[in-house]
Amino acid sequence: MKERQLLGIHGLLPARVKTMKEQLFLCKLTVDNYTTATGKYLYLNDLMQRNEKLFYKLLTENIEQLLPIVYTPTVGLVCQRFGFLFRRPEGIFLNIYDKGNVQQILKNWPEKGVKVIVVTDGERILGLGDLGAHGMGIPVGKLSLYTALSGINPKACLPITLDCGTNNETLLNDPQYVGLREKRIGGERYEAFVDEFMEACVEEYGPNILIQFEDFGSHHAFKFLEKYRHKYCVFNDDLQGTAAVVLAGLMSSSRITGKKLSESKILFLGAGGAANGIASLLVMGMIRQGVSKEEAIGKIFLIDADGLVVNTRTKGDLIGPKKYYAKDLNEMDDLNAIVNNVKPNILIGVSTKGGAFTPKVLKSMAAISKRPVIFALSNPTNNAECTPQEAYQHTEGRCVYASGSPFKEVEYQGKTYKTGQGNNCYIFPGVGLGVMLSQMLHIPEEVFLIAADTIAENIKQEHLDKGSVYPPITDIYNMSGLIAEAIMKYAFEKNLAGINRPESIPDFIEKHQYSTSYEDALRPTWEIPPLDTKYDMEKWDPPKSFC
Ligand SMILES: O=C([O-])CC(=O)C(=O)O
Ligand SMILES: [Mg+2]
Repeated sequence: MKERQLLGIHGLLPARVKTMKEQLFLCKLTVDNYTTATGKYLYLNDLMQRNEKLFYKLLTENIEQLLPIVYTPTVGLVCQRFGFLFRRPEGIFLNIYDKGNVQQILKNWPEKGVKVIVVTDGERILGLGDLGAHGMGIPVGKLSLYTALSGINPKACLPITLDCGTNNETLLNDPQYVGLREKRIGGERYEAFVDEFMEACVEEYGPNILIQFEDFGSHHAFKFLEKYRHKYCVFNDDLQGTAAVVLAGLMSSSRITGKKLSESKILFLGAGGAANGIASLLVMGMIRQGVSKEEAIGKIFLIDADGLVVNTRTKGDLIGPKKYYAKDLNEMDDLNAIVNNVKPNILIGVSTKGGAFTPKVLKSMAAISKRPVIFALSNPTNNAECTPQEAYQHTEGRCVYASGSPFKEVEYQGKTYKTGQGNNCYIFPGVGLGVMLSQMLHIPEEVFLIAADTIAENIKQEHLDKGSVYPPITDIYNMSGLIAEAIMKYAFEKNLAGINRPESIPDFIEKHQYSTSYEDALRPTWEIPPLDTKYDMEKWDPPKSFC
């Protein structure tokens, strides 16, 4: 009542003041009443705008049920229909004609204490391809998970879409398309625009601003990561986040198969960003187990649209990082023939080709090893290379399975399996929290090994017994705290932190996490120094240590 009077809204609401618990009950009832996933998404999106705390409380209390609505796979559907569904600003659209004015436009965002940005250019949205400006659903969804899965204050999160056109003809001809109606502008003009964007973010929010690249085309994903990783606080979720979650899943698979990663042969269907990102972290993981870099690379095989990546290709190219994994083998393009030739014990799908792991391929995997590992990681659900049901059925229930999108429980020969979701949502919220709170200026690759180790260490036998190589979704919030703690420790040890070491790292993390309680409405988030000076990156002297 006091709040209503202070805000001058007394009388605009009926007399009864409801508790959050009562409100949550109604919200849950309402969301359950919608019969379509998109309907549920729109209701939740509306709730987020209307009552942020209630939205996040509902989401965190029902994370297993609602994650597939605010995130993969429904978010993919929303992006595909974004032109119909767009209602109100939820992030910033910067189009290539804004070049020269990017910082000015960032100032239009009403929140000033931005700490984390997720940016896409919409060129490779999930496994759905180029959705141009309609990719905005992805940064919005990812950032809502930063809050729901690691407790970063939503006011600190800014979703951004760089609209440089689209090569998607269907969208270009769609009257409902809301982006720039022209072909993608690439080359130097595009890169200069992204450069300006990065500089503007630092100018506006300071050198610690954490920038997560999401769903760029794989060529640009690699290029920008290499270009910016030593200059800005940046990571690429599809390369590094996905890699970490796969490494974690493979480390726990070893507990089932009895085969170390460094003793494995790994075949990837797909040779784009995700495949190469995963492969390079797996190499680091294998080196830790005592093999040389060359040996580790020798255990990884890639297949692209033109077949197995081999040194003497007549069909297909060897451009980009996939060339490191090219083998001295004959050209082959049939997956089953490749499986029988290479004889991998781990098969990873990052191809966007739904159903590509056919019964024949799965049976071949089962003939090669006692416990074949099958990860069907392409998103959303329809793009999964095989379902858990198919995987168990065609491997006589012997496989270790994970998917990128969520699947319901499956039954095989009287046993119920709840397979794990090898999705980067296990990684990026905790990495973001740890990096942000320790005020690192750059994100070394070790951070992703730390995140993978933290997940792997927390997988219990009971999860493995149920068929999952990941902890349950309901544990992610706690996992994120543990990942953040491990990253902060690393940052202090390596003198990468921009703050003094707090007495207790877990208490420090907890103190800075978002609270969904109404009573905590006035709880400060964290101190944000006034940015009245311009940062000159050339002259910036990174703090060695304040410890
Ligand atoms: O968004 C997801 O579910 C995982 C991801 O980064 C992608 O598929 O691009
Ligand atoms: Mg992604």
